[in-house]
Amino acid sequence: MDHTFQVDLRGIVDLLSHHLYGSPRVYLRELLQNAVDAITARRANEPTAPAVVRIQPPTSTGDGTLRVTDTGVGLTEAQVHELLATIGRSSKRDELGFARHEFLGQFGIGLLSCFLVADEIRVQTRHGDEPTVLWTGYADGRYGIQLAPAGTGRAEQGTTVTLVPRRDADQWFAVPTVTELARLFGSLLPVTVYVDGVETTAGPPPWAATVGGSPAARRDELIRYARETLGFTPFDVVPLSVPEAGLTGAAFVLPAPVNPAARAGHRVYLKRMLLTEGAEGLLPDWAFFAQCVVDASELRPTASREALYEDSLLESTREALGDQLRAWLVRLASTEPHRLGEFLQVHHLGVKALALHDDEMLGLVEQWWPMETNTGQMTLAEFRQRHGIVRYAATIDEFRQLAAVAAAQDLAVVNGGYTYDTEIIERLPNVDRSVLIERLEPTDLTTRFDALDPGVDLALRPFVKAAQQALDRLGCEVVLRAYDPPSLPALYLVSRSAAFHDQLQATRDQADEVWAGVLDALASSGPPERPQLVLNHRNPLVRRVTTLGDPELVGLAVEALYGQALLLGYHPIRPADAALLNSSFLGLLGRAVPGQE
Ligand SMILES: Nc1ncnc2c1ncn2[C@@H]1O[C@H](COP(=O)(O)OP(=O)(O)OP(=O)(O)O)[C@@H](O)[C@H]1O
Repeated sequence: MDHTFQVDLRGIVDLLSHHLYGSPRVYLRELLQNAVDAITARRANEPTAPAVVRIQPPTSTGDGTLRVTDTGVGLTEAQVHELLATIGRSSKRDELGFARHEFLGQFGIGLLSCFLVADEIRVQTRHGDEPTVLWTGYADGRYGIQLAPAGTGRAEQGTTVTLVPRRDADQWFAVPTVTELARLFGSLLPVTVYVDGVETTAGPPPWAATVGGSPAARRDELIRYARETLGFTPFDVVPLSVPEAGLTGAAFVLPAPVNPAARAGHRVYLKRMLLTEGAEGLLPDWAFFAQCVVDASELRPTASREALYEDSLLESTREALGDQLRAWLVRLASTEPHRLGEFLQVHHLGVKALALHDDEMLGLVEQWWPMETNTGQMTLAEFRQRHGIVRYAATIDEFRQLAAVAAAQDLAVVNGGYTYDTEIIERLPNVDRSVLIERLEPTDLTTRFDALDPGVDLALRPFVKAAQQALDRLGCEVVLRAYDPPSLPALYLVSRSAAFHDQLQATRDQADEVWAGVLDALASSGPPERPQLVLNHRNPLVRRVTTLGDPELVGLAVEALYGQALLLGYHPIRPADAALLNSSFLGLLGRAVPGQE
């Protein structure tokens, strides 16, 4: 024989309060939602019927209860039996179980949320000229239905829901709380809501087409709205519209940089009822510089009504909104470039991240983002125009080593060391084949250094040999060349493979046996090029050093030039380097200070 499931209402309420809803405050939202749906149902047949919801907190009912009265369609006795006595039954779904488009509710559980704050719910309702029906439900699952005794029926069509507060839930019924919740959830609803006689609804949303005025006036209105509701004055406002999602609204461009990973959520209304102040997934990740306020009729809520349901419509909406923000950026570039510059100053990281995948954004960065170069700040577009090829250093350290020397050689170099900059430069030729780029490494400079005159070179061989001896134990090769600027005595140049080898060595010194073996194998894959100390024969001091007769002084001077070149190029100082800097400094000082012990 068949049996019917039994439902333990206390268990269900516990489930709702602890696992579905984030806070008991949703009770007021559910009551408002039912009232609005009932009014919508009535006005479908009676377009001029009143659309009013009155909320009376305990202070005005005088009997400790809260009452919500609507001018909606009401329920017949049969409907009360069918709808209020069955959990999960809703009048807002069609025969196939799909949510009916015109209503906010759909699940048939909303009324139960009142048990989060009440022990008892009373519904007094009248449909058309039918008798008034009274339904009383208790948190333990009992309920009763009766017709209102003669003479006590409702004067008007509609419904009054009365909550008898639970003892520990008083705070949810205080006038300020109820007013705040009514404003929060319902300020944009298309009905008039009063709490304790005070209207809490504020008409249509400020971005709605029905709000008149010039575009500039509407923009001012939206900026005022952002200040009041979101707490900031936006950099700009972008109107949003996605007809397939029934979505309208505005994106407010944040006036200050934000951490892309910790972005604020969006304020989302569904059919003008607040869904959440912190929706995620409404915009693509890259658009973290904007915070939206939108109202949509077709996007779906999750059952808790506190988040958007992730489906294909949300996905296509996200794309469409992304396109609208992208179009705003492109428009700003062509009509208000200085504003775009200001925007980039604030949000360049996000835009650059986007430029790694998006051609239009790449163009934007190329045209408008000033980069550091050794000939001053300029955009990549300007750099190309002036210098043709985009030469760049891939790290900040490489740029520091290169900048001065390259400038003296008339070589313009971009610092590609900041976040995303090298990737952005390297993506340029993929989008425009006419762009030439070249990564410059410090060792590339040696090809631009002049060899010495053969006679001079020969004469200075003994000096180079002595210098080499002084630096042998540091694994560095000494070279003598002539280059600009003459003010620079020496350059320490490390090739990429040598830098890698140095890192490997440092790691190996700290690694345990197993890893040390692996690192050894890697290191032995090829002999590294040795770093070079390139002394500049055009530098007067270096010239004088080359003519010194005292081998000890030559050693000290070369060591000091080595140390200075390390510091100048921001190279890491190993313990052996530090010891050498120390001893050469003291040695030179000892020579410089006259007198006997
Ligand atoms: N104020 C009201 N006026 C008329 N009918 C109401 C009212 N409140 C509730 N009802 C009826 O009771 C049913 C159940 O309401 P409930 O709030 O539990 O679910 P729902 O609104 O259908 O869906 P959801 O769970 O999404 O809120 C509704 O479908 C509606 O038919």
